[in-house]
Amino acid sequence: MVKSIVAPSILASDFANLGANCKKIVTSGGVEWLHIDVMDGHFVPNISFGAPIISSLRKEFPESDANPVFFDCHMMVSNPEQWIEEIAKAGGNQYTFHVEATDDPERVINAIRAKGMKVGCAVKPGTPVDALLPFADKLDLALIMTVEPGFGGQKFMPEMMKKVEVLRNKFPELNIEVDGGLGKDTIDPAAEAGANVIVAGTSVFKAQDPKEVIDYLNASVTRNLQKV
Ligand SMILES: O=C(CO)[C@H](O)[C@H](O)COP(=O)(O)O
Repeated sequence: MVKSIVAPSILASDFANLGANCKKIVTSGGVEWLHIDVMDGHFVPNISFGAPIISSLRKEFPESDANPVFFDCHMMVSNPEQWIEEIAKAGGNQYTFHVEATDDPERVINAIRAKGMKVGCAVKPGTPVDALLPFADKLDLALIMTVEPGFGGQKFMPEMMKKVEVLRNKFPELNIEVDGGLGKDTIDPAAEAGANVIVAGTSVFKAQDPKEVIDYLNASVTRNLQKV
């Protein structure tokens, strides 16, 4: 059975204090994942960072730790195959590419697995969930974007929950991630639809009490998973 996972998005951190910010969230919030948004300025109209920053952040959370933090890398890039090796070497654990960025998703999936990472595939708001169905059984995670990718702090799009429902009905054991505008006000529809991996940037990193928010998000997902 899938479990509740809250993945704070480092896009909302203070990049000048990235390591310390992430340590604080991981330690106080008890999270096992960090969500790492890589943007190339071409697939999306914004540039974030790439493998060198991930590699530096990995030094704060060494793979030699008893429970190393899982680096969930969301690759908003036009050529997903180009960065697989670098992200794996930098310490990425999961590589989520966009279905819109390739004409051969299965080739990308195989290339990611060959470098030892788990595989995710994402759809933008305008892309039907049907685009994932032919190969969803080969994925570790499907990412339903709930904002247009490129920027944090946007408004959650509840109409995307139909996609989550379709996927959850067909794939009860798949990690289904939602990303964009998730927080205490928006978690319930996402959890009710069947999402179990919750990306939360602004709502966690900017909170007075990040642990309280993380616990709230986890509680909603866990409550809804128990209904299934
Ligand atoms: O993928 C993203 C933007 O493309 C971010 O992960 C996402 O928007 C999370 O930020 P917030 O929780 O602030 O909405």
